[in-house]
Amino acid sequence: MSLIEARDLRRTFTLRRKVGRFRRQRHEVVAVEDVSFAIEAGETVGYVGPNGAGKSTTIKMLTGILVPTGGFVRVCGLEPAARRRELAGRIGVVFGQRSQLWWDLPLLESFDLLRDIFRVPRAAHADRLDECVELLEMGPFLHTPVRQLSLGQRMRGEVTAALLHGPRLLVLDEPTIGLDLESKVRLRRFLARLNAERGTTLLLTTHDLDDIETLCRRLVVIDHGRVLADGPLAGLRAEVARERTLVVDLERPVPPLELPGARVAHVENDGSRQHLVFDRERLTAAALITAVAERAPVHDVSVLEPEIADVIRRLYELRESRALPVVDR
Ligand SMILES: Nc1ncnc2c1ncn2[C@@H]1O[C@H](COP(=O)(O)OP(=O)(O)OP(=O)(O)O)[C@@H](O)[C@H]1O
Repeated sequence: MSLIEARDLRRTFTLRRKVGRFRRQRHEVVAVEDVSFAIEAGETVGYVGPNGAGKSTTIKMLTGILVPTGGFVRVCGLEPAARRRELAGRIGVVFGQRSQLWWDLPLLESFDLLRDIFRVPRAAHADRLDECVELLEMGPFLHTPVRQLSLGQRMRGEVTAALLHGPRLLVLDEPTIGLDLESKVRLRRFLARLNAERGTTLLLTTHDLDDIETLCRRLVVIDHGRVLADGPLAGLRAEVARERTLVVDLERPVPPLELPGARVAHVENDGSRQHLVFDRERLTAAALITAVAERAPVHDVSVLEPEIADVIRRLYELRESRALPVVDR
C-alpha cells in the first residue's frame, strides 16, 4: 500500500463577489482540479509549482485540514479529514509560515507538551529529542521562549516538534522560506539524513530550487490545480531539458567554434574557454569533444547539466504550447 495515494483529488472554494450595491454573486475558484499521485515509503518528493498552483491546498487535504470537494485520498491508510487525530499521530507536518509551538513557553516545554499529547513513551521521546538537539544544534536555545527565537532557530524547533512521535512521513510546506543560507543548509542536511538513516518519507513544497536539488529524488510539478509532470528529477531533466553545455578550455584562444549540432553560448579568456550548448539526443559529449579537438588542442572539459530552474521553466513553456510530453514513472 502506498503511503500517500491521491486520485482525481479536487478542491473548490466558493467566493462571494459584490455585484452592484446590494447583490453578491457566487463565484467558484478551483484550487485543485484533478490531482493523482502515489508516494511510497522512503521517497523524497518535491511538490512544486508557481504561486497559486494548488500546492498548499493539496497539502492541507493530505493532512486533514481541508476536506476535498471530490476524489480519493488516503495517507498512511487513513482518510485524512475524517481521521485527522489518528493521522496526526502517524505523520509529521511542518508549515513554514505557521507554528505548532507554544509562543510563551520555553522551547523545551513545548516538546514536553507534545510528548503528553501524543503519549510518546519517555525513553523514545528522550532519544528522539537528544538526536534532534544534537544534529540541529538546539542546545543553546532550548530554554528560550519560542517568541524570542530567530526564524532559523524556530524552524529547527518546528521540525523537531513534528518528529518527536516518530512519524514515517514528514510533510513540509515551504520549510526553508525566509531562512538564511546557513540555516537552510543545516535543515536540508538534517532532512536528507532523516530520510537516509530512518527511511522517513519526505514530501515538501518549495520555491527553493536548492531544496529540490539537495532533497528530492522525485518531482511532482503542478500548475492550475493539475499535475504537469511527475517523475525522477534526473528523468525530467532528460525528458524536457535536453540541452547540455560542454565547457572546453583550449590550449590557445580561437574564434568562436562553429560545429554542427552545437552553438557557442559564451566565450571567456579571448576564446580559450568556450561554452558549447548541444542537444543530448542528437550529439554525445564525446563526439563533440572530438570535433573540438580537431579545431584546437583541448586542455580541459566539463559538462554542465541543465539547472532545475531550466527544467521547470521548460515544463511551463511546454504546457503553454500544449506539447507537454507524458513523463512515465
Ligand atoms: N481559503 C481559500 N479561499 C478561497 N480561495 C483559496 C483559498 N485557499 C486557496 N485559494 C485559491 O486556490 C488557489 C490555489 O491556492 P494554493 O494556496 O493552494 O496555491 P499554492 O500553490 O500553495 O500557492 P503559493 O505558492 O503562492 O503558496 C489560488 O487561486 C488561491 O487563491
